[in-house]
Amino acid sequence: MTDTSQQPILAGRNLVKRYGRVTALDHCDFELYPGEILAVIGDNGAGKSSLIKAVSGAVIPDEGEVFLEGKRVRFQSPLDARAAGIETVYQQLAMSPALSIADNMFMGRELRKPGWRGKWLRQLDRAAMEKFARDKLSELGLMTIQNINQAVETLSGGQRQGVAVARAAAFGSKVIILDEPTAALGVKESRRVLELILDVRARGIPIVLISHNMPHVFEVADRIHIHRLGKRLCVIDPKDHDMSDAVAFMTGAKEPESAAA
Ligand SMILES: Nc1ncnc2c1ncn2[C@@H]1O[C@H](COP(=O)(O)OP(=O)(O)OP(=O)(O)O)[C@@H](O)[C@H]1O
Repeated sequence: MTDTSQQPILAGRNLVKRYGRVTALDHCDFELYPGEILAVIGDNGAGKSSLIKAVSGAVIPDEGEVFLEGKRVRFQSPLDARAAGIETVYQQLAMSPALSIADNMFMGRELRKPGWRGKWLRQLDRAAMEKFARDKLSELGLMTIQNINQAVETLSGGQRQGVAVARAAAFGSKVIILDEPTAALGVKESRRVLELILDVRARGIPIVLISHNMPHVFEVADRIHIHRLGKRLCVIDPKDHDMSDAVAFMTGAKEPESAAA
């Protein structure tokens, strides 16, 4: 499915990130290709989060380069990365529980009323925001959420992830990064989120999926980036390897054949 002859949409080269004496990223490379779901797996502390943070502006790497659509980027903050089209959905979602679904979708980019009311009085165009939120959620098949004005704190974990992913998909993102999206969810909710991930890919948006859940990874990923000791050990095709191989590579119990590296 993934065409690796294309230019990567997001890439990291030789990334290094040190925290004191800990080297979280040790000359790490990374590539995400158009239209794919790339899973990033690795043992605890292997440096997966550090990698994702380095390519999404949440940390500034000590060394190395990040490229978006082939152009070197130097994100100083997650806002820079977001403005460039990289949306990251963390497990601890950046949402305001007391606000409605619609408000949460627009956080920081609210629509103002047209004309002087919006420009000078800063009045929000609630009707337009609600319509947009409703349209986006239904496009992604998330209309099990009945009321767009419902507070996010009344939603289930899966629905919250859904709103966060819909938000990311709604604002013309080029890349969506999901950090452990199913970790806190039950079986049914996880299923919905996995379907949503596939829907987002079907809409042409590539996804980076960090997960410890091997069945989920093997179910949806086109390629699997295996991270060990701060760097990419290899990338495998889930069709060529099974879960026990992946775990063995991850933990060092087995070495990948060099062809896959
Ligand atoms: N802010 C920080 N300050 C100090 N050390 C850090 C910091 N963030 C990460 N580290 C260290 O860097 C290493 C890599 O951590 P990172 O969170 O990137 O790994 P991970 O693969 O995402 O782990 P997990 O699967 O447990 O979330 C670890 O040794 C961690 O303790």
